Amino acid sequence: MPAVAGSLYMASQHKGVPPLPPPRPLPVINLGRLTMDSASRALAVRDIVLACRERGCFEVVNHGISRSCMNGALEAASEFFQLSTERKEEFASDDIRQPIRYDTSSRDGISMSRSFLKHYANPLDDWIKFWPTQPPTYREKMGEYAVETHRVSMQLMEAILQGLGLGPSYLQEKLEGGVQFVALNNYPQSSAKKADKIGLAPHSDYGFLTILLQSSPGLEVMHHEDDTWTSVPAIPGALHVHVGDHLEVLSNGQLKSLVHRAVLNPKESRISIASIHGLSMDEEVHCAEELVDEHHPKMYRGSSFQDFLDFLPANMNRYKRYVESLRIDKP
Ligand SMILES: O=C(O)CCC(=O)C(=O)O
Ligand SMILES: [Fe+2]
Repeated sequence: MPAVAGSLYMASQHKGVPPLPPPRPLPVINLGRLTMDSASRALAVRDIVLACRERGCFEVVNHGISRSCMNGALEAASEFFQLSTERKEEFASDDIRQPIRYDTSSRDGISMSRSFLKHYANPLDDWIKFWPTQPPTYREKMGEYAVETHRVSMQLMEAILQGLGLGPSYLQEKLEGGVQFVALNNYPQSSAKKADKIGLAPHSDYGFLTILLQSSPGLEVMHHEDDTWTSVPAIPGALHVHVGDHLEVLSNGQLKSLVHRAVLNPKESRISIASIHGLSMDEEVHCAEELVDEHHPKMYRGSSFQDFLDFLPANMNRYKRYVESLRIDKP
C-alpha cells in the first residue's frame, strides 16, 4: 500500500525549531480496485480495514469524483465565505438543530479560529431548499459534490463492513438513507503576530466516516499509539477519510475514532469541506452482535445522532471523543 509523509517534517528541519518525530506515512488507497476483479477487491478491502485499524484514516485516489466537481465545491464554499457578513449571518443560529447554520465563534468549544457553514445533504431533495442561493452556483456545485461523496461513502462502508466480517450489504439500506452532514470550514492564514496557530481544536467526528476535501494543508491527525500529530498533505485529486465515533461503536472497539485538528496555514487562508456519514437521525447505532462474544464483551451503549445533539451543548469540553461517553465500563 503506497504512503505519503506529512509535509511539516520538512518545515521542522530549519534552525531553531525543535525537530518533530519522523513522519508517519499515511496510507493511500486506490479505490478503483474495489470494482475490479474479486482478488483486487479483496486486497483493497484488506488495505482499507488495515488503515482504519492502524491509523484511523487514509487518503483515497481513483474514487471517481472528477477534479472539476471537487474544485467546483471548493469554489462555491470560497465564494460563500466571501459574501458580506450580513448575507452570511442570514444563516446564523444558536440552535444546533437548525438544518443550516453559519457561525464564527467558539461557542462549540473547539472553533478557535474558523467560520463555518453546516448543513445536511442526504437525501438531497429534502435539504437543498435550505442551502444558500448565493453564490448562484452554490446549490448545483455543492449538490453535485455531496451526491458524489455519498456514493463514495457507500463504497467505503461496504468495504469496511465486508472487512469486519459483517458482509458488504450489512446496514446498506439504512446507510443509503442515512445522515450526510456537510461542514464547510474557512480558516484565516496564520499571522506572525498571533502565537496560537490552531484553527480547530482536537476532536473526533460523530458518524461512521468523514470524507474531507482541503484546499491546502492544515488538517492534522493524531496517532493512536503515542498521541503524536501527522500533517495530512493535500494530494491533488485525493480525498481524506477518517473513522468516526459510531464506527468505533459498531465495530465494538475494533476500529477507533480518529482525533484530528486543523492548524492555520502560514501561506494562505484555507477551506475544508468535511462530509460526515451516519445512520438517520433517530436510528441508534449499537455494537454489531456478530463482533460481541465472551472474549469481546459489548463495549458501548447504543446512541443516535439525536442523542449526540442532546449531549453536545452540556459537554462541550468534557470529551475529545464523544464515544468515550458511551463506554459501558465508564464510571
Ligand atoms: O478543517 C479541517 O481540516 C478539519 C475539519 C473538521 O475536523 C470538521 O469539520 O469536523
Ligand atoms: Fe472533524
